Amino acid sequence: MTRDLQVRLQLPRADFTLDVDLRLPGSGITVLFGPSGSGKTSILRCVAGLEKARGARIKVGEETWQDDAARVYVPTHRRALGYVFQEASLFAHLDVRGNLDFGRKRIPSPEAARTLADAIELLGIGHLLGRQVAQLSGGERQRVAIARALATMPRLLLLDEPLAALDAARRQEILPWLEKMHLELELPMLYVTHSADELARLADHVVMLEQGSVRAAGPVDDVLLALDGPGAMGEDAGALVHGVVAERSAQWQLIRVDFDGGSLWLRDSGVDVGSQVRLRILARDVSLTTREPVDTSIQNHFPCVVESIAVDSHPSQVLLRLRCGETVLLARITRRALFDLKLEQGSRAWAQVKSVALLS
Ligand SMILES: Nc1ncnc2c1ncn2[C@@H]1O[C@H](COP(=O)(O)OP(=O)(O)OP(=O)(O)O)[C@@H](O)[C@H]1O
Repeated sequence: MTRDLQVRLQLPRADFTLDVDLRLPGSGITVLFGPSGSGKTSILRCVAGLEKARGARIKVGEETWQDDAARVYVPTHRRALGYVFQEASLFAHLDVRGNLDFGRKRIPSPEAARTLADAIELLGIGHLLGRQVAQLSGGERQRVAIARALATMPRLLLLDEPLAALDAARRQEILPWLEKMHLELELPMLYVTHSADELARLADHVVMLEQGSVRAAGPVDDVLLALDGPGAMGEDAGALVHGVVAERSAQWQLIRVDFDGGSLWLRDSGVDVGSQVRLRILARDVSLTTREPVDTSIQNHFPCVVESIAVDSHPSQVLLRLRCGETVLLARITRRALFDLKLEQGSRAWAQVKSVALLS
């Protein structure tokens, strides 16, 4: 039995025809990423049946929601999906519990009650049930909207820039809830964003869109490292590194993360020694030297091999793929530095890492 999602559709838009043919994993988060107007929301709307694409085949596991060749079209209200919008669309005249009950299946069942209780627990909104919507912060409102979507027992959750209407502090507050949901639910999610940070933190799988076409699609690590892909990430091009917290230095308030290929010291945020973590290292924060650096304030450095070199979005710069053990990093340097250091494919060098973000 397949659990995959299949999304094949064509839809004329003002400036182009959206044309995608995707097979996506039936669990985890698939991020639809791309510039404004590239067709991300249109895909969600077609999957939800809010717009009718042509030549479409939309399947969630064994369930067919649309198959034009077989003349199948399941209307929106019969598609088992949850839809979370940029602005939480809660009913202002109901309290939180009223909003949660509204979204539920009409026929009460023990399973539906359990699902609602689980959603309340998962999103940490138990203490908010008696509150009026006007008394909620933007982040709380969005958590209620997500719980309401989960309470309908969807087969697929669609999230359209759920954090975009929140300020940076609120976004940081709600991200851990999304990460928890990601960890604890089997439910597949299609998540639209243009935030590279959300992509790095949440995506298992990425679809990069440009003008209605798929520019790249695949597991997040691969898509971020494909040198013809990072162009779309612009200043946010970078790699994800998987490692383990190996040591804590109380004296310097640092932790050491070991990964296959080296180790990095970073700010101690209280993560336990032994924890598996993901780090994000932006290409612009990686520089190269041909000899082991000494007397530098950049203490994180390790040997690497230049695996490939690609032109970057600006002709003065290049993007390099660096192999450090089993780990791959990206570095953005000037073309002149590449020339001066005589770096080419296969060159041995030292990667210096100026800044690292700990994701989880
Ligand atoms: N009903 C419509 N008919 C024709 N064109 C449309 C319609 N709705 C949106 N468009 C156009 O289709 C293109 C894709 O829009 P869409 O909202 O899917 O993009 P998006 O990637 O989600 O953008 P954003 O990140 O800004 O939300 C845009 O150029 C938009 O102007």
